[in-house]
Amino acid sequence: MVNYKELGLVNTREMFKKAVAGGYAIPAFNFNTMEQMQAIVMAAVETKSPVIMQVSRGARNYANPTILRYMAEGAVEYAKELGCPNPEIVLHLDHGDSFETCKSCIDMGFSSVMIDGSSLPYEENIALTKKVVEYAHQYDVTVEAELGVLAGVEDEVVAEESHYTKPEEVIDFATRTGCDSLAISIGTSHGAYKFTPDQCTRDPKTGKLVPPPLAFEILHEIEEKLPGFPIVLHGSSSVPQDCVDTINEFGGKLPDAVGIPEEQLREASKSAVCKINIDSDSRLAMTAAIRKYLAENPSHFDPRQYLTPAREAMKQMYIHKIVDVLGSNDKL
Ligand SMILES: O=C(CO)COP(=O)(O)O
Ligand SMILES: O=C[C@H](O)COP(=O)(O)O
Ligand SMILES: [Zn+2]
Ligand SMILES: [Zn+2]
Repeated sequence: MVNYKELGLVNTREMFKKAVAGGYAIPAFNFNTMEQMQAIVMAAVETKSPVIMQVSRGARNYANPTILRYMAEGAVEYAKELGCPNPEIVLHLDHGDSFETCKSCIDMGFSSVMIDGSSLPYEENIALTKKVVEYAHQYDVTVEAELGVLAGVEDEVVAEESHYTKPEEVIDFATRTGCDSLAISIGTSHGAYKFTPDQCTRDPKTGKLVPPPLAFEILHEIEEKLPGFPIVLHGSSSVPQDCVDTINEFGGKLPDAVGIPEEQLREASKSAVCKINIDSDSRLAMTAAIRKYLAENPSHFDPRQYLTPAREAMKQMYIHKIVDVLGSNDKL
């Protein structure tokens, strides 16, 4: 049993309070590899931003839970080495599926966990979330819950089956579970294909897909019901067209990939939305840089050669999100 405070990590409580009051959002970047972790820390230090480093169950399977935990501990030390004496780094479990997964993360030093009971019946979601909250709060670990179902290919949910969060449920849910933040469904979804072409319109000039807007009216209703309560947006990658184009130019095949326009994330950041989850954009930046590098340098085979520009591309992407979209820079 290790408490996150011994590792120099922080929970989300104060961070979210300041973000809601200040009209900005904290970036929550997923990491699976050392290069992603380094790029996240470099970007956060350079921009003086608090940051949430999050680990999915898939990441734990890929990289090993213990290794990821030590990487997060290393991230705190690395931030100090880069010149940030008091970094604010959260180690968060993304989409925890059971009490046991959440407990295992809390016991190994995570400062925040998500329990995703969104696919369960309402009362079961409440019971599971409450159980995780009761355990987590003993160790001052914060808990994110989810209400409403995200659509999208990655979630294997078709648009008709997805449902937006019902504003009339949020007070009851937040009160009875005691959760610290709430992920809601207002039209975002996971992955690089957030909308099918028939859900979009086409820009007559560029021929590019223009996705439908997020349901801001639902977000605003939720804000009215729970004033100041921290709201989380999953599935918030923008799927940068330049990355998609580079991938396609150098042998990839991502036709009609489409994300959430940054303008809408900028607007959301100013509201009670105080955590914005971005994973796919990091994958796209990394893959685009690697494909380009290898196509242009066919004789190179040292991973450090192609992972260096890949890490740099992710770092620039993270900096762009922090400074130009979420507004969490200069907060340390
Ligand atoms: O929500 C996410 C992680 O929980 C990531 O969403 P994206 O697939 O849009 O990056
Ligand atoms: O929720 C989705 C995140 O992007 C994590 O994805 P993953 O489960 O493939 O690691
Ligand atoms: Zn979910
Ligand atoms: Zn998610």
